[in-house]
Amino acid sequence: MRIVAFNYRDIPNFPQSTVHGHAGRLVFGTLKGRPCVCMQGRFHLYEGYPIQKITMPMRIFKLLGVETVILTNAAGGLNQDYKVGDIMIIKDHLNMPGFAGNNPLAGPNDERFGVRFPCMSDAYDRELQQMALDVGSELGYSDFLREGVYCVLGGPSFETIAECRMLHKLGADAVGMSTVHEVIVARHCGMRVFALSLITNKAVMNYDSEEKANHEEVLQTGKQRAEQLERLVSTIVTRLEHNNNFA
Ligand SMILES: O=P(O)(O)O[C@H]1O[C@H](CO)[C@@H](O)[C@H]1O
Ligand code: HPA
Repeated sequence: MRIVAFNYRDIPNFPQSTVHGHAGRLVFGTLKGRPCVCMQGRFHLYEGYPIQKITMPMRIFKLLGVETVILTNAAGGLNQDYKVGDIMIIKDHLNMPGFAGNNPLAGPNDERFGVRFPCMSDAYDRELQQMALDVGSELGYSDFLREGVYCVLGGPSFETIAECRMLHKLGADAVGMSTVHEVIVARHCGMRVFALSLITNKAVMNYDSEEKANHEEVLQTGKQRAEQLERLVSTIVTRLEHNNNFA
């Protein structure tokens, strides 16, 4: 298998990864014979980037001919049934920065990519969600595979207890600081989207709790589930080829 990788710093105008755990490379290769481009590290509002810069890779992927985008993230579990290590198929999102006007599509619309007012009620492809459930069940992952709503915040501070309680009441199952901006731009230009959250920690919802969200726990849980996540995603990619809808 041949792989070609570029450091973000060698790509003109590409943002740089500043987060521990995000390597900062764009890797081209094949996954089970299927041509893919992977980002080893993505970008976040809290790194100080304008939201258009965070999402620029999505438009590059569109121009490269990519048709399906698979996003993964680490997230805190708000749903009380969730356990650390669960994998949540994202079925919908709450875009908190968007409520405050921080949407990657704000500003003049570039008609070459999409329409001024894109629909988001179909942001997460339902066929791919079902396929992930089927694949997860075949792989024996059903006990830790969930479906839920992801809420994005600006970060970098983790949430207060009151914020976690509010987000849960609003219908969020998991909370994080990424993904949604990319989803919006990917959907705007017509790519189909599938996204997963790894529940790396439980959001603290109780004033008696001694637990504290921290990035070390996030990285640790990521390492523990890495192999299973890899198998899930690569099997889904293989099925895309078999379905042949979006080859
Ligand atoms: O970058 P992702 O996978 O979303 O990771 C999550 O974990 C980090 C915090 O520990 C934040 O970057 C948050 O968004
Ligand atoms: N909150 C926000 N972002 C996160 C969390 C969290 O608890 N865990 C991983 N990313």
